[in-house]
Amino acid sequence: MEQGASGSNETVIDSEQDWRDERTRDIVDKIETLRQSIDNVDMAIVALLAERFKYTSSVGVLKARAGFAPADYKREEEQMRRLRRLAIDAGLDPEIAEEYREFVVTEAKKRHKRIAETGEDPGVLDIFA
Ligand SMILES: C=C(O[C@@H]1C=C(C(=O)O)C=C[C@H]1O)C(=O)O
Repeated sequence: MEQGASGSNETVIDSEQDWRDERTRDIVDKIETLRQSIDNVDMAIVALLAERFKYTSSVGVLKARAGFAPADYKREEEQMRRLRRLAIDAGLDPEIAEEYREFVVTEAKKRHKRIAETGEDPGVLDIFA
């Protein structure tokens, strides 16, 4: 964990506190504005993840119907190359895009397996099951 200037591992920053000087208060205000943007981005990401898992679950239902295996490594390879390129173009570390891809694809395949075993679409509310 990062160490703050005071040597502590954590600084809780909220508006309740009485920040000691004007410069610190100004910094805290800026952090709070940035945190609102971070919260907005998180909200969009969660909505988009829910949408992605709906699509992958639908693929899982169709794969189960056709007797196809959960994984398609050729598709995964293409996605990896595409996402790394998109990340670079967007100024994002491609390793982050790769970790994201690994996480969602692994979860999607777990759902495909469950759909094939139980014959049920687990739905988006079941992502962590
Ligand atoms: C959703 C699919 O199944 C799996 C999950 C993938 C994904 O989450 O994007 C991609 C490839 C497959 O390993 C698919 O084949 O399209």
